[in-house]
Amino acid sequence: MKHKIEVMISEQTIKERVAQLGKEISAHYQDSENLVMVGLLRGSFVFMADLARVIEVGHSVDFLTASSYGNNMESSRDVHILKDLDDNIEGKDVLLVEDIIDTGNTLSKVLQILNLRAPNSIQICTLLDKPTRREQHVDVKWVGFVIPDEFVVGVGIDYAQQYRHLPYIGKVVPIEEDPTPPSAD
Ligand SMILES: O=P(O)(O)OC[C@H]1O[C@H](OP(=O)(O)OP(=O)(O)O)[C@H](O)[C@@H]1O
Ligand code: HPA
Repeated sequence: MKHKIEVMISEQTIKERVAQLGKEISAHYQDSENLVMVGLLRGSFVFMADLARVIEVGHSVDFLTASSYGNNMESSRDVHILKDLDDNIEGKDVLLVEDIIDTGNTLSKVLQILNLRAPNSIQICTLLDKPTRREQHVDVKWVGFVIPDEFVVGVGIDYAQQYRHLPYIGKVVPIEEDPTPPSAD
């Protein structure tokens, strides 16, 4: 599909919001001695790195890969764990870090799996939330930005594995192909 990217949330706005989230999360976990940030790959890698650097409470980091979209714009609803955590989370305070919550299928499956491992607590922080698309309810403690139902990219989020490097959130806008063939004269 031919498309262009339009800026939806600027780099500066994201930076300021991440700093606020860092303060709120640090206050929440100020007494925790076993905080682990768990990033869902691949999308969360940029937000995870930004957030980890503004959380003032000591913590470890771990990553899990669960994929449902593949290279498509539609969720397959068939969420697979492709790479599990490296460490045990029993008794730990888990902060699950997501780039975007859309249908909620990915996180609800991941939560089901992680809750079976007896963590002390699990909370979710997502950079973006598209609540109008929700199919599965998930309790989200911290949301960077609530966005409308648009397909977005940037800050780790992809379209067909592209655009993850963009420092802003952009919206994917289809470009109409011209149906008229070029004239012969
Ligand atoms: O709420 P949902 O409808 O489940 O959608 C959200 C998930 O979709 C994206 O992952 P994707 O499967 O595209 O993999 P990625 O992280 O590698 O981009 C995104 O990173 C979230 O994990
Ligand atoms: O808007 C989106 N963009 C990219 N990946 C996604 N996965 C769920 N929603 C989105």
